Amino acid sequence: MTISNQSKVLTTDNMNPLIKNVEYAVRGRLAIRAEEIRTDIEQGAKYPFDKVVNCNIGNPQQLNQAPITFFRQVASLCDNPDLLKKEHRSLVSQLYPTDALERAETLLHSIGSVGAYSHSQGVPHIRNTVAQFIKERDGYSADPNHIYLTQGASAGVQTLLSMLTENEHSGIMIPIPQYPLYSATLSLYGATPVHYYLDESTGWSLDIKQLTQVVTQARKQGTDVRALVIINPGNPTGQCLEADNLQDIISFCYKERLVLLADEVYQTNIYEPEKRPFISFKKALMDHPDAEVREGLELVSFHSISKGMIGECGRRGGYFECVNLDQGIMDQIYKMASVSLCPNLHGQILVDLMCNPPRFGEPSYDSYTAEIKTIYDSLRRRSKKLQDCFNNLEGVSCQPAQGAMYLFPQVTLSNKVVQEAKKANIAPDAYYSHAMLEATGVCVVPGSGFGQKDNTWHFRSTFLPEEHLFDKFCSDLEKFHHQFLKDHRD
Ligand SMILES: Cc1ncc(COP(=O)(O)O)c(CN[C@@H]2CONC2=O)c1O
Repeated sequence: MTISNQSKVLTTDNMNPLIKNVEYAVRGRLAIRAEEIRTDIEQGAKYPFDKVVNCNIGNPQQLNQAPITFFRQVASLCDNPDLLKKEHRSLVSQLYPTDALERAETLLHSIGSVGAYSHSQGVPHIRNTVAQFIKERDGYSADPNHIYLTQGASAGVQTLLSMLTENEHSGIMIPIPQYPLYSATLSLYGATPVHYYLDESTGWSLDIKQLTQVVTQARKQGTDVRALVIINPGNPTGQCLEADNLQDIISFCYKERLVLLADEVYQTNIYEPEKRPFISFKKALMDHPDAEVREGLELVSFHSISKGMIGECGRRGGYFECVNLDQGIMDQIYKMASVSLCPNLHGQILVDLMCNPPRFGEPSYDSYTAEIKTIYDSLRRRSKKLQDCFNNLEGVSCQPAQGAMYLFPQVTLSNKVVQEAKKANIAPDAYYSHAMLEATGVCVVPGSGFGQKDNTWHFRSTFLPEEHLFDKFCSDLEKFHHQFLKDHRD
């Protein structure tokens, strides 16, 4: 018998069943179909549009957002240290500002080579930078030994969810709608997601009374609820929590003996700073009036280089800060970080730059702040433009994006759509999103991929397409929606 006729050793019948349960809609069926169309177009196939627009993922540089010049200057010098040699200085200093040269030298002095493994928690110098950033942001110190640099925030989140999962009864409270890293990871570990619902009618606000009802009910049903996940600003919903909400959540977690996981990767994507400034859970905890809570609540906060105005998603950088965790747990986290040896150095360097950008008076300060402001102002305009576009569509209502990079409009779909979707064995909002992709090339994510209240349908779109293309982007969506409703009237 030739090898090719033998049955496979590994098949989907005998693989890890937990992996089969994992779903991640941000790069699910719709995104896969979008890639097929992109390949088709590259090979000359004709579609009613000339390119695919990926609005399914918060990946700014995929949609031509420029990287921050100073960050790339330092990163390129760290990658090619020969450029720092004295014999090249007269030529190189014509291309690189002195503060970029100095920052690269400082980083390489602490890193050695970007090709070498670093400390498993991340380069100590960079963790000191993160601690200083946290102190300047919150007004409270941070311990570099309680900070872990990670392969994006995703890796940090998965580490903590893994630590929290003792068995299938281990319950983690996650928001609905939620960013599916959480539901996917809990499926992978076999833990129990405990859903709490954000209220769309009040701008996706979070109701403490509901949290209490949810945790009480889950525990009655035998779930060992042990953590609460908060995404602030929210993904896909974009809401920003107010100060008293943060305090209530902290008191709730302490009272209900829950570890608080604060996903704060969009902390600089704040579009109504005068109304809803970003307040970290670290600051809120340190501001809490009760010392017992301040010293007792176990908090882990996550940040990333993928968001903000930086968008360095592909370099895979981020960190998490642990507060009040048991020393034995800290030792276990360190052990697991060691198993993965270390986070990549390109991501670590970007964390240093994100947390310690050029300061006032330094040569790159003006250009850096101008680049950041240009990106910020454009994101703010685009979020409003797209929200207005959605709200002008028949049967669509869209809350504003107070933060993050997404809008999550609710779309009213006819019974005909519901029936057609059932025939296609997909959710009605997935049916709508597929039709949008095939008609316009715009790839969004169905609301069913994030969770939503029963009998409501949504989709999530980023507002990342380049601003000069926005008028056409919005008019294409309007045309599609009008025709879709016409074709699917009851
Ligand atoms: C709330 C939230 N947490 C963590 C992450 C992970 O980020 P990194 O691992 O890149 O640091 C993302 C990424 N946002 C995904 C990716 O793009 N669109 C999304 O919804 C996110 O939205």
